Amino acid sequence: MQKITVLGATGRMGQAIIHAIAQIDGAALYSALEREGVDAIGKDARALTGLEPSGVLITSNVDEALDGSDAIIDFTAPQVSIDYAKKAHALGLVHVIGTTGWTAEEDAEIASLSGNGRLVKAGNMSLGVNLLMGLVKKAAAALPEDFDIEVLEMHHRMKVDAPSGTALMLGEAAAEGREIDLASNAVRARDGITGAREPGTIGFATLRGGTVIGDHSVVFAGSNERIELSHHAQDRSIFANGAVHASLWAQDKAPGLYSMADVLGL
Ligand SMILES: NC(=O)C1=CN([C@@H]2O[C@H](COP(=O)(O)OP(=O)(O)OC[C@H]3O[C@@H](n4cnc5c(N)ncnc54)[C@H](O)[C@@H]3O)[C@@H](O)[C@H]2O)C=CC1
Ligand SMILES: O=C(O)C1=N[C@H](C(=O)O)C[C@H](O)C1
Repeated sequence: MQKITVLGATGRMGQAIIHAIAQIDGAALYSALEREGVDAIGKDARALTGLEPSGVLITSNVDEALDGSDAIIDFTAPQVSIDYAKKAHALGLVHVIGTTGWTAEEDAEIASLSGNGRLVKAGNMSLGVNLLMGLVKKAAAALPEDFDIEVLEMHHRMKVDAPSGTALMLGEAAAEGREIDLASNAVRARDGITGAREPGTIGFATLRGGTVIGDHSVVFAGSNERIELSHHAQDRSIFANGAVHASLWAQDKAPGLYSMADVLGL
């Protein structure tokens, strides 16, 4: 049985992860961490999600929570995830990172860390989106360059980062298909007199509102025809189940940084 620490245990994803752990064989909730000052500290982590109590109380005591744990599942914020990646490498733990909103420097920092941790990091842990990435890469490689590529996403009103991690992963897949560098070809926002669309760029459009869990489309817009490849998340369990499966998968892997494509064998 893998003993899992859930980081950000009262967050939208933290709660979904606690649910998923209760349903997946081989996974056990070991501890539930939150930042200091959160109201729920001291409350039963599983009872908060509407399930039977687990006896695991929400805590902000990091050393106690990690002592004896096998794995950390972490959907928090980039600087928090970097701190825990260092701990995972020092303690030889599995660390599943679903956090998004990384700067290029933060991404490079996490990739440069080393030690005995097995890190799995992905901006989207669902099977559907990870399959979609392969389709997007294939379409971008197959279509002529006069098909303009635009990535659209919509999320709930509480989301703090834009474009979404998934939109950036889909943009990266399109750039790989086109054999171009995303960073120097991305147009992440448009406003005012922008001029005509620059050929070869990959555009991003961000919508926020309501309780939308996560919608993504990649549009290939040619002259007189358009292809759209889309994914609609209907429940956070698709991300949570993916994260728990990634955690179990990583248990016997060599130290290093892995993606969901590695986990899913894509
Ligand atoms: N990779 C994927 O499949 C998915 C990724 N996400 C990403 O996961 C992240 C979290 O999303 P939500 O759960 O919606 O946000 P949220 O705001 O509901 O939850 C984040 C939680 O982390 C906690 N936290 C912050 N600092 C902490 C610390 N130092 N120690 C312990 N806990 C700490 C907060 O108190 C909060 O409860 C975002 O970056 C989001 O984009 C969300 C859904 C799927
Ligand atoms: O913040 C969210 O909610 C989500 N974040 C991820 C992202 O940034 O792509 C994944 C999912 O779409 C939900």
